[in-house]
Amino acid sequence: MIRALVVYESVFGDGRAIAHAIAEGLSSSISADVVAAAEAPSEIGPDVGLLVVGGPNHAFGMPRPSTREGAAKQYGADIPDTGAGLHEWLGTVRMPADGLVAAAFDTRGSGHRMLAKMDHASRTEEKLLTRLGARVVAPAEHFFVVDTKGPLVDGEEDRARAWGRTLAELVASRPLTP
Ligand SMILES: Cc1cc2nc3c(=O)[nH]c(=O)nc-3n(C[C@H](O)[C@H](O)[C@H](O)COP(=O)(O)O)c2cc1C
Repeated sequence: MIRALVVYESVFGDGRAIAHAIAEGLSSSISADVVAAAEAPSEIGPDVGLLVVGGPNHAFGMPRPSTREGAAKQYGADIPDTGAGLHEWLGTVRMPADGLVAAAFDTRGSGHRMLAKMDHASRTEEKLLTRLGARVVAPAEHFFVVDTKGPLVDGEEDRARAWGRTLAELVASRPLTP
């Protein structure tokens, strides 16, 4: 039985809520675990068949130390280590030798829906996944927050659950090896 792993970065908790909702959706068909990138394992075990990663858009891209510091200074975010997040994890994690399939998501402000048409954080997440040898099997999904510190726009957790169910069906219907 394959397992799914959802690895997220979240400064204000919205991405964490989305990651858990995705895992709930995945759990309709496969067992799914959720972990913050700063605490994620340095090696993905062979039992993981699907890796889902996601985090916030910061300055049109994935969070980096300078934007995390900005979030702490400007918005009072509590970030224990501004050098540890999804980008850093995807830069060092070791993948199973026979690869795995993956999907990416991000969270972003809802003020500029047009911006959602330009892939930012999730685009980089997909590039890093591909560089690691993972096969991205679904288009990235974007989830919206009302303001910088949240909350999520109404209905986004339901949409994340539905996306999780769709991903689970997708991996169940096709071979998992890249
Ligand atoms: C430093 C910083 C830069 C941000 N830049 C962007 C941006 O370029 N585009 C955008 O849509 N949202 C931007 N946001 C809003 C974040 O996307 C939002 O805070 C995040 O999605 C909330 O998720 P979280 O609660 O999981 O951290 C920015 C937020 C911060 C703190």
